[in-house]
Amino acid sequence: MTVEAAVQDEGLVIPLIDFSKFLHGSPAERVETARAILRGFQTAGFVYLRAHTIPAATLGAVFARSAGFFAQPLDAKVALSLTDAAANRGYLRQGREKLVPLGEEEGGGQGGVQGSDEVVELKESLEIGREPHEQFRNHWPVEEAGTALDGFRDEMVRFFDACKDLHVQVMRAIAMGLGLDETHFDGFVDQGDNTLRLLHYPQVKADVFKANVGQVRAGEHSDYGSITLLFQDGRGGLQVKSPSGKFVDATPIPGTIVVNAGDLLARWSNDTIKSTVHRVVEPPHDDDVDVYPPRYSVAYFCNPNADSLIEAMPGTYVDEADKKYGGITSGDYLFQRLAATY
Ligand SMILES: O=C(O)CCC(=O)C(=O)O
Ligand SMILES: [Fe+2]
Repeated sequence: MTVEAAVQDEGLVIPLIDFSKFLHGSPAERVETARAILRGFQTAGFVYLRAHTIPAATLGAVFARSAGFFAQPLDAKVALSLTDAAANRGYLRQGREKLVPLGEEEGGGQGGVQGSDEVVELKESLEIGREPHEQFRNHWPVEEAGTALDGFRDEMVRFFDACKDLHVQVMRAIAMGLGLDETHFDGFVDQGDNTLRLLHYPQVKADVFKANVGQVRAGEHSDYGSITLLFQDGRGGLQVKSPSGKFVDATPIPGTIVVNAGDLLARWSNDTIKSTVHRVVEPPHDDDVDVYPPRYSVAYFCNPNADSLIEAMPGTYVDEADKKYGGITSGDYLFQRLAATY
C-alpha cells in the first residue's frame, strides 16, 4: 500500500491515513491500514487520520463553544481553576503550568515550557475529565441561556464519549498492526480515564516573539498517556521534532485529526513506539504582520484505565530480559507525571 505523507521534512515522515479503510474496509485493507498506523507511531510517533468518526459539525460546535468559554471575563474562568493535580480538571490561566528547567524533568511536562525559567506560555486551557466519576467533579461554566455556553456541558460530554470510542478504535488498529487479536487492548481502555483539553492561544503582537528569544505559544514537550487526538484550527504553529533535531511544521489539513503517541504508550510498547516532542510556535506569517490572530485547538489525551497494569505488550519483546520497564498502573504513572506539572 502506498501511504501518502502529511508531513515530510528533515527525515520526519508523518503518514496521512484514511481511517475508514480500517473501520469499514475489506479484511486486507483493514490489516494494511492498521500496519500503516502502527508504522507511523513507530517511526514518527505521529499520524494524521482522515475519514475518521468525529463529524465536522460536532467539531464546529465544540470549537464555537470553546471560543465562548474563553471569551468570558478572566474572573469567571479563574473561579473554575484547576486546584488538584490528581483530579486534573479545571481552568489553567497563562503561565499556570510549571516552567521546567531543561534536564531536570524528562519530557518537560505536558505543555510545560522546557529550557527556560523566564518565558511564559501564551495559552490558557480548560481540562475536562470523565463524567460521571466516583471521586472527581468537572469545573463547568455557568450556562446562561441564549449564549455560546448554553448546552456547553452536554456538548462536551458527548464529544468526550465520541473521542473515547475513537481511542478504542485506534488501539484496535495498533493491536491488529502488531498481529494481536484486534480487541486485545479493549479491556485496557474501556473506562475512558481520559482528559479533554480546550486550548486558546490568544491574539498576540508579533513583537512579543521578536523581543523574547525562545518565546513560544506552548513549550516543547511530549504527552503522557497512550495517544492524543489533536484537533487544530487552520492557523498553524504546531511543530514536531524531527530525527535531525529540527522542529518541522505539522501543517493543519482540514478534516484530519493529528494523532500522536504518548510516553505511556511508548513504555507499554517497550519503546518500539515513539512519543515525539512537539510544541506550538508563532504561526507561519509574512514579515510585515503586526498581530497574530488567536489560535484554538482541542487536545483529547487518552489513557489506559487508571487501574490497568501496564507492562511490555506482546510482540514487543522476545524474553523477559528484553523488557525495559517494570509494570506500573496507568493511574500511578499519570499521577507522577501530573504532580510534577502543576
Ligand atoms: O495546541 C496544539 O496544537 C498542541 C497542544 C499540545 O500539544 C498539548 O496540549 O499537549
Ligand atoms: Fe502535546
